[in-house]
Amino acid sequence: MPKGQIRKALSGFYYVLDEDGERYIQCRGRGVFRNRQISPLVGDFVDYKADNDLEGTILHVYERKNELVRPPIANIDQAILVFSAKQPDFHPLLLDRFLTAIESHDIQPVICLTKMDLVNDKERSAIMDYVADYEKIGYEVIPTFINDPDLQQRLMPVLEGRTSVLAGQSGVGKSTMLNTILPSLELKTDDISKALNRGKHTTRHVELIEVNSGLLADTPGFSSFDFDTIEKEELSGCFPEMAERSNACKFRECLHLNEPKCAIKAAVDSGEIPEYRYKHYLKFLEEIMTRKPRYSND
Ligand SMILES: Nc1nc2c(ncn2[C@@H]2O[C@H](COP(=O)(O)OP(=O)(O)OP(=O)(O)O)[C@@H](O)[C@H]2O)c(=O)[nH]1
Ligand SMILES: [Zn+2]
Repeated sequence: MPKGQIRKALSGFYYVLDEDGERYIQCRGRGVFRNRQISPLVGDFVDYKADNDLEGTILHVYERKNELVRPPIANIDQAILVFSAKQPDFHPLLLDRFLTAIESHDIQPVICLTKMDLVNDKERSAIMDYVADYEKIGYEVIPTFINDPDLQQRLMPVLEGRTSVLAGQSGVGKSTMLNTILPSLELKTDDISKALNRGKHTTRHVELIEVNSGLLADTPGFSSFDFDTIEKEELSGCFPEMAERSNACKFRECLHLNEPKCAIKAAVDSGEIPEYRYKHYLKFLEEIMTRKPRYSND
């Protein structure tokens, strides 16, 4: 049976690129998916039945590595987290929220810091301290500014061979960045949509676009989160600098709160783990521990 990957979804059709990467087959999902509450997603690897050269039916969706709700895409390797240095102000708590959610989906984050042209020297130095902290954790951080002539060149190796999605809150410069990477897309940025007097650009479809032997979602996403799917024991696994030390805690199930001989608290005390990261961890832990129970079948 032919295999392929869904590269685009539009008006109830799925566009499956066949295994040879040679042609797109316009497919419908089979009814059975709806019964089983699986709907095919862009990024899914599928088996399909070809009705003719151009049309077919999806018969099977292979198990996903992960999936996002917004944008609705499966099998993501990497999220490029776009945060602005200013307008809106750099927001480490929100960044850690994004990082935590992304890590919990088994997606590799890369941090892009836009609007570095808008900060003064003092603000720049404060932000570069954060950059150093995040780099020490092991994250790649790419500071950038409006019309940065090197941005495309710096992003290409990051995108190479991976399936990526851009994420970040409204107005940080995601569309601007997508346009830098893929000038032909010409997404409407804020100024244009304001001129047209309708808030944001409206997206009619989701598509994975080939760029540098990788794939990039043409729709930014991940604009807000809750931690609904993270259990309290899993949280420190979403903080790489804690994950790598937690074996050294006395108690295997240590939540790094008040337990004795906690390696994480020791690392915070000695300054190896930044205090704000630990505070954010505690805040998220509290959110998880006080959330209302979910009622579901799983
Ligand atoms: N000064 C400066 N302005 C920027 C930079 N990047 C983007 N902008 C401006 O910031 C505004 C918002 O940029 P967008 O690219 O529309 O932001 P977005 O993240 O796509 O926003 P949403 O579509 O609301 O999610 C636009 O007016 C851009 O021109 C930058 O590095 N420096
Ligand atoms: Zn501990």
